[in-house]
Parts: sequence; structure tokens; C-alpha cells
Amino acid sequence: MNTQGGLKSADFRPPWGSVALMATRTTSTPRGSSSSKSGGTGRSTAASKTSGAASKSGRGSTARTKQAAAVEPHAPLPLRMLSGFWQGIGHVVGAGVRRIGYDVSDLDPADRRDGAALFNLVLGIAIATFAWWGLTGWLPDMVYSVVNGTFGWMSLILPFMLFVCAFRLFRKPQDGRGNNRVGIGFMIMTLAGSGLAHVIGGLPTVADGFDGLRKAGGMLGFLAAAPLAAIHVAVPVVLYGLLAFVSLLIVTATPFGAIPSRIRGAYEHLMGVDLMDESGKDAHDRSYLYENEASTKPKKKKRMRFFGKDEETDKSLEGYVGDEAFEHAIVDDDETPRASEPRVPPGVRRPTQAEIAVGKIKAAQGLGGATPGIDNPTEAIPILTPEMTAPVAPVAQVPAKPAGAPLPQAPIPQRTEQLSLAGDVTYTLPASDYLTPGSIPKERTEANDAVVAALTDTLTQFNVEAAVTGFSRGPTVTRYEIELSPGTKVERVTALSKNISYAVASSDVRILSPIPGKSAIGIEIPNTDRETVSLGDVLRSQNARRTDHPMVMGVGKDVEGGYVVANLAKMPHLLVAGATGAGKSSFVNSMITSILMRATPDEVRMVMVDPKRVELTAYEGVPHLITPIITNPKKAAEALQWVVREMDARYDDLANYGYKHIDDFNKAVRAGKVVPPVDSKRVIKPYPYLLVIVDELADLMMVAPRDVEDSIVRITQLARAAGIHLVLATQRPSVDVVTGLIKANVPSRMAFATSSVTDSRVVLDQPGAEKLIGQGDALFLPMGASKAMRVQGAWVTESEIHKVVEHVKGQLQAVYRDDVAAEAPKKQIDDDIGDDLEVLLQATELVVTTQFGSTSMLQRKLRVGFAKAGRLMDLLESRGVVGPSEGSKARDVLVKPDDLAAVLAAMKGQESPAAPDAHTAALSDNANSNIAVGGYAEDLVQADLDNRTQAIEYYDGADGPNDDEEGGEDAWSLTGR
Ligand SMILES: Nc1ncnc2c1ncn2[C@@H]1O[C@H](COP(=O)(O)OP(=O)(O)OP(=O)(O)O)[C@@H](O)[C@H]1O
Repeated sequence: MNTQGGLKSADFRPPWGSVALMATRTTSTPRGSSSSKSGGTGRSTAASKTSGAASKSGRGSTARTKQAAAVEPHAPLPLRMLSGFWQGIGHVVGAGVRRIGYDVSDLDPADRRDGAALFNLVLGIAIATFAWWGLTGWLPDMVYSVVNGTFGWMSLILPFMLFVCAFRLFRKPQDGRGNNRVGIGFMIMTLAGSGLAHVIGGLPTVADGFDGLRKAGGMLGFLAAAPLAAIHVAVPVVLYGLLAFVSLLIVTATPFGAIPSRIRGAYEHLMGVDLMDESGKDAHDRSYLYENEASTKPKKKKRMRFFGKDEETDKSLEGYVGDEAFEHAIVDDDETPRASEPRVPPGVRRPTQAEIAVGKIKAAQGLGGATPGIDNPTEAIPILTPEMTAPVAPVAQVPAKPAGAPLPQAPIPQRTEQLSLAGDVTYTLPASDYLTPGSIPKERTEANDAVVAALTDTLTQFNVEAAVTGFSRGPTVTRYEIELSPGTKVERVTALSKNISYAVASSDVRILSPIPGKSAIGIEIPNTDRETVSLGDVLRSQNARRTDHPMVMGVGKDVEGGYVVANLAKMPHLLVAGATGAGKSSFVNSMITSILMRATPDEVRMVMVDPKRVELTAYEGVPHLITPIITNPKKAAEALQWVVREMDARYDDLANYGYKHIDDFNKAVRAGKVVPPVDSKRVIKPYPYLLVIVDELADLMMVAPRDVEDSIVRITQLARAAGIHLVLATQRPSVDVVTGLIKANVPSRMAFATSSVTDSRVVLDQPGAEKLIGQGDALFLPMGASKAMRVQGAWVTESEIHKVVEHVKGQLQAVYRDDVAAEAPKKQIDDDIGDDLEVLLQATELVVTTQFGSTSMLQRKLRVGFAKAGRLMDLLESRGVVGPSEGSKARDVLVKPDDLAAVLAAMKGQESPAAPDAHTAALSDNANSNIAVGGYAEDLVQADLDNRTQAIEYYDGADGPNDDEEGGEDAWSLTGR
């Protein structure tokens, strides 16, 4: 495993770790016999052994705790009493510390190190009594001579360090890596501090005696600084000054590049201000328009950070995943009123739609229809056309967005994580300023006013009692809103679509009737001056900041100018389709860059399939990849089968440990609640999300339609809970590529401009995509939404991608698994079948399900020639599916439909589902896959494998295409193609 740049926890035992050991020894073993009793392994080993034993015996954590906390049963009674007393006090103090502040740590009792923490606390107090409070007496004097003689002036800071260690041990004893890091940092700090103190204290020599050394850096300071000072006095000053600085960075887990953002964060925390809100207020977030509401909303209580990321702030760790009602993929502020919920000042009656429409129509016709005291019915911009003799009063009160409002430029604080799955390294996410801001959005242009005039003219010419009541200008199109007077049919406007196109001189007019959530007709007309939506702006928007979920991506901007951000984990699978040049690859790039910007390789791993060979090459080598980018469609099909196996392995773990979603499982793993079987050497680590991106599905479907479809269907049906998500992109959204089965299982759709209405129907199940204008203009239909949302996709340039990729590659090398796209080991197809496997499988299904061994039937159903059908029949005979030829009569069918799955598996080179050996083979596959994704389950032993048998049966069953009804039906539909 890669350990580059990281601090290996096993190599180092921090001072307070040793103290912990000392504490344990003194309390748990008789004096002088500690090595023989504990074998020098300390309490943690004993605890883990006993906890393992407890889990084996099935007595659960209570039993484990008791065993873990107990001193060896053979220890003398007084020692056991002393140990019990110490542990008791430790637990009382620990419980008290855990209750102070913002949460009660949900800590497995076996993980507590309260005794050690208490020891740090007591030692800190003992040193503080002389160092801080100047107390005298035999104890302070004794401690004084030891500590002060060793560390000199640093003994003033030692109590503080010990208190910090005690607090951390009480609060986060299970976070071993963090403890080690802080321990190392404090050690370096003590050394550097003593060295500096020695110089500042006037470089005393041994001749000055202990008293002289105590008044400087103590014995340690003397040893550290005296030899260097002999060269020049500046040498220890510079060296230990730098070391002190580095130790501070280590203790606070701050990489060098993140210092400015950390300082800003500390300033915000101390001053209680949010610099991001002040400078980055984003005029295009809908929430900006509702400033008052936002300011009256109770602010979320800020949680104190203490040395690094505060895990409790992670939403995914709160409660179970299944707790969330009305889940949806789009990330926005549920509390912010939408455009369709206009505000009404207190005491003012809201007018009816009819009153509003009549008022506006009169106003538009110059009759004066102002209705006093009514509020804004829409969020649209007020219209002031030359035809209007009076401004439209209701709309005139709309709080218009200030023109040229600043883009969300406040940088996102860089997050730093200590990785474990990808090597024990500190990983910092890319800085948000790698992504440049986009063009400043315009609020209205002359073109908008001209279109409003043209629309109003058209309505007047055709005597339609309706008025253009406002518009919202998005980056690509402007949506004009038309309201009807009572008694006017909607169809009168929609029937005018060609005339409207003619009037505004645009063929890409799209009519929405009604605008979702509004009693108004929307007419979307492309802007002559399009704006680029930069991915950086989307990721810096308030909507993106609202969540730190690693699978959140910047989608783009909607027609109202709001930033659209979506959570891939909630989609949970996405189909991206559109004609060539419509913007699919750009979207896929934005998606991958979003993930690289927001997620560490511990959080998200990716499999990229790029049969076009050029689209995704920029990402080669990023540490989020678990396999090199796959360009060979055949290998891609095999990679999908690997994903199925990985999914099954994850399901096994979920089932074995009783969790329904990978997030809940991961949460339990982090809390130390998931304990491997007692004989297992497996180290259980959280599973990262797995994002599988296929940039051209059509290429895969051409080489192995059946296998690819089977895998996709299996993955999409089940993978959500396993944290595996598919994104399938294609420029050929025809029914042979996006089959009914695939469509039924990929609920979220992103349609870029399609070449025909039929393609639009395939992707979205509704027309509309054929009217899009290309280059990132898209209709986004996330799971559960009934109406597609029009968005301009986020744009990320090659050079931005390059910077981000360089940053992540500089942090960590990719560690690839070699079995993902490798030839599936079991798949040894007989030579005589050659390239005819697909058609032979179909022939077998046909013959066995119909129990009719006729060559002409094969010719007809499979649309093959006589020679090929004859060859297939010979192959079937050689494999015992049919009997020998009987002249013109149909052959006997020797296989019963019940055995079909086994026969098909054998033909594919796989073992029969019923064969016991197949279980073992599949088991080891699963074991391997589990090792790989995180590289963490180093050694799965047979005991683990045995636990998996149940799920493997499931896996084996999946290999048989007729194993479920859908598979069976599909076989027939395939033969009809
Ligand atoms: N979101 C966007 N913003 C601005 N321009 C875009 C956007 N998306 C695409 N474009 C423009 O459209 C061009 C084609 O986009 P892209 O390569 O993503 O299309 P595609 O659908 O992947 O095409 P193909 O299938 O041929 O690869 C880009 O080079 C770019 O100029």
C-alpha cells in the first residue's frame, strides 16, 4: 500500500501513548512482571483480543467491555482494586468530558482509553502545580526537579500539551491516527522549544550545573542546541524556529498551502463572522432575493473544530440514511421560498390570478390597470415596453436583481484529510481558485425588450387576451411569461408557436404550458448573447456549499439564473444523452472535476470507460481511479462484471452486519461498531462510493450487448445501497442502445440536444430535447421529477482540468487493481464456439425454452443463414443440448428448461451455479474485490469467506440470464431483434 509522504502510525509511539502504556502496566499487571504478563503489547492488544473473544461468543459489546476493562484475573486483589478504582475515576471523568460541549460521543466502551487519558490529565495537573501555580511540597518539588531539569522553560507548556492529549483521548480515543499525529507534533515542539529556550537562556554550559540548565532549555535543550551553537548561534535558532513552525502545522493538521484559509477560518470563528457570506453573496442564488427571510432564519449552531475536520458536521453521519423523507437529487435550500411562492406583506390581500391578469392586460394596453397593494406574483423582471403608457404596477414592485452582480468568488476553504484507504497520507483537496469565474450574467438586454415587444405584437395581432408579464434571463435562454385573461384558452397561445418563432426570428422556441408551479405560460427563446456558466461559479455557489457530500456535482444554471447542484448518490444512476457536439463530454468533465474538487480518494473511487479514447485521458493517473481508464469496449464489459462482484461483496457485508445502506455501515465502522469475526485478520474500513462512468454506451452495446445489459441492470437495480453509481453517456439514444431494461433502471436523465423527437422520447419519455440549442443546453430530469428542468451545463476548460488533475496526482499516486478489466478468469470459451457465443446462447435459450430442436426455427428467429444455423445445431449437439440429427425431423431436446441457467453458464465458461466449486471461486472473487477497492482488507480468511456463501449464491444466480423473469423475457426480445 502506498504510504508516500505520510506518517506511519505504527512506526511511532507518542509520549502520551507511552504514558498510556505505562498507566496500563502499572494498573493492570504486578510490578516487575509486566513483560511476562502483557508481553509488552499493552492494553490495546489485550482489549482487542478480549473484544474479539466476546464477539465470537456472541455476548456483544457489554460482555466485551467488561472483559476489556478487567485486569488480568490472576493479578493480586489490591492491584485489581487499584486498577478498578483508577478505571472507574477515568470513566467518570471521561463521561464528563464527553458530555461537555456539542455532543455526547457515541463511543464503544471497548474503545475507551479513559485510564490513559486520566493519567495525562493528572500528570498535567502535577506539572502545572509547580510550573503555573508555583506550589511547593514534596510532590511538586519532586516533579519539578525531574521535569524542569529535563525540559527547562518548556515545562511551562508541557501541562497544556498533556491537557490537550487528555482531552483528545477522552473525546476521540478511537481516532488513533489523529492521536499519533498530535503526539509527534508535540514531541517535535518540545524538542524545538527546548533548543530555542537554551539559546534564549544564554547558552548555559555543564559548568553552570542543573540550576543553570533549568533556567534555559533544560538537559534536552542543552543536548539539542549546544552542538549546533558551537557552529554559530544562528544555526539552532533557525533550525528550531522552523521545527517549531512545522510542529504547529502537524498538530493542527494544516498543510502549508492551507495556511491562509485556516487563518481566515480561525478569524471567522473568533469574530463570529462569515467572510464567505459577506464577499461571496451570490446574486444568482435564489436565496439572495429573500435576504430578509434568510436573516431571520435561526442560524445553525456552529460547531467547534478541534485539530482538523469535525466529523460530526458530516450530514451523512447523522442518523440513518433511511431517515430522510422526500429524497431528491437536486441540492438547494428547502427553506428558501421558490419563485412560485411570492411574498405578501402582512395585512395585504393577495389578488386573484384573474385580477392580476386583467390588470396587466389593461396596463399593457395603456388603460391603466394598476392594482394597488399587491405583491410580486412572479420572480420575473418587470417589463417596460414602449407600448406601455403606464408601467405594470404589480410587476414594478419586483426586487430586480442588480445588474452585473458579483459572481460567487469567495473561495471554498481547502479541506485536508488524513487518508487511510489510499495510504496513510495527508490529502488536501484542490483550491477552489483553480476554477476561474465565468462571464458576469446580464439582467436584461435590448434584445430582451425587443422580444417582449414582438411577443406583445403577435398576441395583439391574433386577438389573444394575454400579456407578457415578465421574463427571467438565464445563461442560454430567456423565459418570457405570458398570463391569460379569464376565459382565454391556453391553446390560443400554444397554437401560435410558429407565429411566435417567426416574430422573434428563432426556430428554437420552446413553449411550456404552464411553467411548473406557476399559472403562466412560458416561452423560452435563445439569447443572442449566451453566457458561459463556469463550473467554479457553480461549486462556489451557496447551493454547493450547503452540503459537503462527496458525490455532489455542479450541474449548471437554470433558466432563472439559479445554480443547479445535484447529488449523484441520490440520482442514483444517470443517463446522459445527446447528439454529437451537444455537450455530453463537457458535462462528464464537469462531473469528474466536481468530484476531484470535493472528494478524497477515500470517499469516492471511479471507474472510467472511454471507448472514444480521447475524452477522459486527462484524468489518467488520478488517485480516485481504481483501474486505468478503460478504452477497450470488451474490457469495459468485463469491468462492469467486476462492478457487479464488488457490489455483491458490499451487500454481503451489509447483510452480515445488519445495515441497509453503505453510509450507515461506514458510520458504524468509523465508530468502531463493526468487528470482524474473531478468527479473521481482516481490517474493516469504510467503503468509498464507487462511480462508474461510461462515456459511450453504444460502443459497449455493440461488442457484448447481452453481458453489458445484464451487468447494468444488476448494478442499477441493487447498487444504490452499496454506494455504487452509474453514469451512462451516449450519443445514440436509440432503443438498441438504451434498451427498455436499462431505461427502466436508470431513473435520472440528462438530455442534451437530440437530433430527433424520437431520441428525446427515448431519453426523457417526452419531447423537448430536440428543441435544445446544443453546446451545453440541456433538460435535466432527476429521479422523481415529473418535469424536466432546463439548464445550461457547467463548463470547465482543459487547463482548469489540467490544474486540478496535477494537484490531485501530486498528492497521491493512483493504486490500480489489476483484476478489474482483466479477462475474467473463469471465462474460457471453447475454441469451437469462437465469436459465436452470443448467438449460441440465444439458440440454446430458444431450443430449451421451446423444447423444439429445429434448424429452420433457428434460421427464422435468429435471422441467420442455413449454414450458421446448422453449425449452431452441431454445437448444441456437441454440448448435449440436443440429440443427433433425425433427417427432416426436429431433434430431441435433452435439456429441461430448469437446467438452462447451468447450461448457459457452462457455455460462457463459467461454472454451473449448482456446482460447489463455483461457490469457492466466486467467494475468492468477492474477497479479492473487497481487498481492492480500498486496498484495505489485507487478508480475508476462510471464516470470512464462509459468511459470504449466501450472497454468492445470489451472484451465481445472476450469471444465469434466465434466472429471473426479466432476464428470461429479455432473452426472447433479444431474439426478435
Ligand atoms: N456547458 C458548455 N458551455 C459552453 N460550451 C459548451 C458547453 N458544453 C459544450 N460546449 C461546446 O460544445 C462543444 C462540443 O461539446 P462536447 O464535446 O461536450 O460535445 P459531445 O456531446 O460530447 O460531442 P461528441 O459526442 O461528439 O463528443 C465544446 O467543444 C464546447 O465548445
